[in-house]
Amino acid sequence: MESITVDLGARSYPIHIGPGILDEIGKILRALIGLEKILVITDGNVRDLYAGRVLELLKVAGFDAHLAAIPPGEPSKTLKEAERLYYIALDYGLDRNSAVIALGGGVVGDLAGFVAATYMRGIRYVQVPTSLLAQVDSSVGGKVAVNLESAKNIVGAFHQPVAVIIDPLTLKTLPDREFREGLAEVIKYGIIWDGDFFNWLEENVMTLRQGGESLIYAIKKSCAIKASVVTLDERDEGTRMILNYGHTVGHALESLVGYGVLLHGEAVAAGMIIEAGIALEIGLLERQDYERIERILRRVVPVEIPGCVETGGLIEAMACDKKNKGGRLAFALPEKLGRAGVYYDVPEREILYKILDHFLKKSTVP
Ligand SMILES: NC(=O)c1ccc[n+]([C@@H]2O[C@H](COP(=O)([O-])OP(=O)(O)OC[C@H]3O[C@@H](n4cnc5c(N)ncnc54)[C@H](O)[C@@H]3O)[C@@H](O)[C@H]2O)c1
Ligand SMILES: O=C(O)C(=O)C[C@@H](O)[C@H](O)[C@H](O)COP(=O)(O)O
Ligand SMILES: [Zn+2]
Repeated sequence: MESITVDLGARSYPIHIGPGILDEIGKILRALIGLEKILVITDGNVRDLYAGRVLELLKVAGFDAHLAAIPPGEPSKTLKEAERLYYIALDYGLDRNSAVIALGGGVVGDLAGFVAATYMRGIRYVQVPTSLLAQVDSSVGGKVAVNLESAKNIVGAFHQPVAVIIDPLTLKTLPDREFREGLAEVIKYGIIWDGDFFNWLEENVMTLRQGGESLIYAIKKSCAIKASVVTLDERDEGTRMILNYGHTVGHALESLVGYGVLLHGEAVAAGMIIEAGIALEIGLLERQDYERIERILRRVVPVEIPGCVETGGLIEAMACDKKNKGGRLAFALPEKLGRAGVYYDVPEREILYKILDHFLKKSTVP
């Protein structure tokens, strides 16, 4: 087992990573002081695969543990589902000496974290991510949220977990499509933060599905980069916004086509190609770097956008983005491989319409 610390003073916490570490969950949680009851929140798929084992391990470690499952997928990330979980928590007697465990992908993590952030004005929670996307991204950093129909992640909080427990062996049961969408966020780190990691991914990304040391390296590297960024800017006021590369377009696409039609990583992959196209068009990014970004993303994840999406609607949907200021759209754009910045005032007619129109018609940028 290896541990990375997210260094946030009193809110610091460890990310434990190791194959088979799920079996240690009881022991790890025992180290958390004063913990009595635990509500394990999961989804229907992960419940059938892992929840029995987790509940048993918690009981053996002396916890009073209870399970609540949500329907799998993005449509569950709602206030309605959060409300249902509050009632389950209340009926079970969850109090401020209790904790929530988010056992599942990013949907479970964001929703369970939101419930933990708001129930009794905030109780502790532990992230136990089981999808690749959740292991490399959503379980770390404390962004928790639910969606409104027209705006992704628009109701939420910053609420850091007390620990993250990552067992890469759980990825053996993850379907191929969900594995690939997770790779999009892994590649994002190479583009925005670490050019050497990007180079490594160009060589190794297609081998990661086989598991083993390369996959563990990619998970650790991703968590270490995310931990560094979050440590610099916990509340998304500056540096952290670069983690949103691909998301101005990606989130707009997800809400526009209907939650769950495109997986988050698929929408973000398309968003990263389009936003790299914007960076190219405004002279921020060299064409050679643009081409490498496009090539690796296309190898890994489908970036086809449903035909119903048109440019005007997409730009309108981007108006809900949380990075925007005073009505000005914001984009986290790559400047070169391994570096990104946040940009406002991308000329709407000349650049934005041009790139989006071209992409939606031809699935590429000019
Ligand atoms: N908070 C953050 O910082 C952050 C970062 C990135 C993404 N997100 C959010 O994460 C969500 C996407 O996460 P996701 O892609 O994990 O989606 P998800 O939670 O829907 O999981 C994808 C699918 O994989 C299944 N699954 C999960 N683990 C499995 C396993 N080990 N074996 C078999 N099936 C398994 C799930 O049941 C689901 O059907 C989005 O809502 C996105 O907005 C949040
Ligand atoms: O942790 C962050 O910060 C990120 O931006 C990571 C993203 O991959 C993630 O999708 C996040 O949920 C987006 O945050 P939001 O603030 O745009 O809702
Ligand atoms: Zn994301």
